[in-house]
Amino acid sequence: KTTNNTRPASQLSIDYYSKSCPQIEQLIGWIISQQFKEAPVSAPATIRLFFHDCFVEGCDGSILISTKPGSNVLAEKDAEDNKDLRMEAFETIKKAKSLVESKCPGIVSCADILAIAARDFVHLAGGPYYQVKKGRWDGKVSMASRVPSNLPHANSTVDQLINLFSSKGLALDDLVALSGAHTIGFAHCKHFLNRLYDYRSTKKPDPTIDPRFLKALRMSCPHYGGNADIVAPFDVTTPFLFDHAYFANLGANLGLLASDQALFLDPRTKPLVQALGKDKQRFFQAFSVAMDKMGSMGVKTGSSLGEKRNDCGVHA
Ligand code: HEM
Ligand SMILES: [Ca+2]
Ligand SMILES: [Ca+2]
Repeated sequence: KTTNNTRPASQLSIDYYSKSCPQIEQLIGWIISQQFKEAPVSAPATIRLFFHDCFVEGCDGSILISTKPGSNVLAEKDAEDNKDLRMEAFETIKKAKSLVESKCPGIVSCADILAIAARDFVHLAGGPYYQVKKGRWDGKVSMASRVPSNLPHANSTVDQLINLFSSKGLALDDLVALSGAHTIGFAHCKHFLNRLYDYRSTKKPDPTIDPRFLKALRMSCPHYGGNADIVAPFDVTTPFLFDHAYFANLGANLGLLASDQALFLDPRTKPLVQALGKDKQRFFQAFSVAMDKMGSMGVKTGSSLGEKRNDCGVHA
């Protein structure tokens, strides 16, 4: 094997399982298309699960670990910021793992299954198909306490987003492209309620929300006493289709979270938001590149750094 000194060689490769489990992508693909038919919300849920995995301890399946019964150390999935990850996403990975284990026992990591599942859902929802590099091992650490500082929040400023993403090796372009995942899926009212009623303690709504959109959101999400389970779509135009409408919406003041709308309001990110809003192919290209980058973050390779789990929810 040769190493390339000018560029850090990716530890991952597209054909990692070509000898040990050649049918891996078909096996997972079959589960994902079935799951997409039965429960379409699994698509946004799993794409988000992958993001939350990669940002905490790298893409290593640490998000999939369940807290040990009786333990007072909570696993990542029980952190406050992960409470609204949908169970459909965990179910999807569980089903895929179980089929993969039946054909290739002890070979494929949960982290790789999650990366492939996220890609398959992007594609099934109408988004790009890109190759997924494989070879991730599962992580040995999953601690709720590591979560808050490593994930962005609905009210994060563009400065905070840029800093967080760049601390992970992701550039401004990646931040904007990856945010385009909000072209599908939903958010609970609590994440944008302050924008509707009391923006920055002004007792007034966020002046940057389109007035009709504001009215509609207020109907779904009352200031007080609303049902905590109510959600609103990120993309009011095509909430189930993975397209570039999210970016055009931001230009029309139809961003759902403050952090979404902020990408249009900040001069550093606005030009790219506008470009992607006009050019679906460019979004798809940028998204594919950024998912590959995100998917390579903090990966563990080899048994000294990682593990191969039998059950994705339990350390090996
Ligand atoms: C840029 C900073 C980001 C912030 C502040 C953010 C924040 C959020 C919040 C608050 C929700 C709503 C959760 C809920 O109420 O259930 C959400 C959902 C979602 N996020 Fe993000 N997110 C960001 C980036 C990303 C990235 C990079 C991806 C993937 C590449 C992503 C994918 C998703 C998806 C698909 C959903 C919908 C989940 C569902 O419907 O189940 N987000 N995000
Ligand atoms: Ca992780
Ligand atoms: Ca859409």
